[in-house]
Amino acid sequence: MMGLLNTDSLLVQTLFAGVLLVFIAKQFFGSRKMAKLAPGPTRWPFLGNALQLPQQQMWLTFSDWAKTYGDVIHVDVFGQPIIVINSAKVAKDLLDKRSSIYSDRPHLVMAGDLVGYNDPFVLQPYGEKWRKQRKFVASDFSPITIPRYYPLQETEARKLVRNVLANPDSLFPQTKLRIGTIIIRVTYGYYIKDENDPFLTLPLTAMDNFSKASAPGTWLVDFVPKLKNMPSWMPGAGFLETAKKWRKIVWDASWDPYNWCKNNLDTGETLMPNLCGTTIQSAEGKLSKEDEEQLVWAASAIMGGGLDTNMSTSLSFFLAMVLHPDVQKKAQAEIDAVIGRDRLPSIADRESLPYVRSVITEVLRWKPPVPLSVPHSLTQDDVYEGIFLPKGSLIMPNVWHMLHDPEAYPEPASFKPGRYNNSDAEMRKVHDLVFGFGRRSCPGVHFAEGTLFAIVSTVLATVDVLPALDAQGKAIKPDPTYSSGTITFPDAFPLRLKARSKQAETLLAQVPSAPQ
Ligand code: HEM
Repeated sequence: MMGLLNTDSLLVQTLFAGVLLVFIAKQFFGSRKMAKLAPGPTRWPFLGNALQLPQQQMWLTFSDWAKTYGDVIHVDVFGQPIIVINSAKVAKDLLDKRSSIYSDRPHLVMAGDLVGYNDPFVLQPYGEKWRKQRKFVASDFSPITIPRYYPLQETEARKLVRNVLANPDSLFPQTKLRIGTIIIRVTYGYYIKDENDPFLTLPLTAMDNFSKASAPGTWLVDFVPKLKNMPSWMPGAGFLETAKKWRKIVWDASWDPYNWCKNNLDTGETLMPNLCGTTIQSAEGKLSKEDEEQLVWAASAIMGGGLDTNMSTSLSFFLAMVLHPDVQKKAQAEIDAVIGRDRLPSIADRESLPYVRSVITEVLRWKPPVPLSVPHSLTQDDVYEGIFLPKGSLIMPNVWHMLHDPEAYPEPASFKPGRYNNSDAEMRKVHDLVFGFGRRSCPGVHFAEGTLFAIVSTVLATVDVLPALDAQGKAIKPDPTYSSGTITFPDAFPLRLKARSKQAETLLAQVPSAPQ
């Protein structure tokens, strides 16, 4: 009995030790090393997949690759792992549910360290400064606070329609001017005078430079970071001079309007409320130097986050209306039935116009303005359904692919607002993808939705959007071709606007001319 017991306990101990070892091994190595990298195209030594990445509309190539490699694809560019996610479920499982490790941004040497674009919080690493900036913005653009900006959004939407009605060729510059005016006004309390106003042109130049500074594969220093310390007189150091010039533009574009806002608070010239003015006033002179700096960068992120995205969506809406007169008629009929023709719609009418809301959602699905979203960065090794995701990977959600999945959206290339059956829950699924993920999701979403509704409903209530006519009087059908950047725009297209009635023209003419 004793012997048996001894033998038994030895056996039990050995078994227990074995199980423990396997458990420890699994904890430390198993889940990681036993998991495999996600599938992806064959990688070359050193280059990885650099030569396979297209320069144009990468989301379409990634979407094509999904047929071969599936929902999660591992791509390597000079040793930098990139995880492309082609499924809404996977994107949510990782970026929403595991957001504590998926909320960093990639580190860009040229655009970030040298030019300074990692100060505004769109590119800020996930940490204290990001948190502070996000808090400033979240409180000023919350669903409770934004109705105070409705009159401004509605007025600018009406000015947009009135001016494009007078000159249809001005569609692109007018859209930029009116949306830029809204953003600068709510951020600094400054009302843009015209398209040459430096408070508009400086941030626009800064945004253009950002595209150049962050263009993948353009700057050697992004691959060899030590080059940033080379003396500026050395041959090949021209990028340092460029970075210095661009840095000054970022600085002036961010600090000049802030200082204007602060210096004019007492004179009453600063239009209230606005993000910077309200924050300065509520601090009652106690805003620390550090907080002031974070407020300046938070404010400058608003322009970067809010201008091109809204502009792209508004232009896609005009394009969709030229191409789909049947949809336009149906949306106009809804407005006529609910609002009538004696007044213009306001943002407060949103609830009662579900088909108009569906048109906006369909524009966002049909041509998502940020097709690959903004990349996140993974801060520690992770494993998802047997796939190993290395620390430092760039995470690219292919939102375009998710919104063109024929299982979720039959005939995805067609423009069909009726597919949502006026259901807000269905529409929300689209917005949830278009405006990003987890802790980095767009803090301007509610404000953006207000601006879009103001523009779309004003257009539909007052004008017919029609194709331009050629010399023979034949309608020109525009080609819906798009640019390739992080934020994609329709290429210039001609159109015509025709007032729906004399009454509509009169209502548009009544727009207040004084800044709001
Ligand atoms: C149609 C309009 C808009 C679209 C489609 C859009 C989309 C996005 C997307 C996809 C992101 C990245 C989310 C992620 O990383 O997961 C983002 C971030 C951001 N957006 Fe928007 N946005 C729009 C309008 C706005 C507006 C009006 C503002 C400002 C009021 C704004 C401010 C920002 C900021 C500051 C960030 C950075 C957030 C962070 O890194 O924590 N956006 N937006």
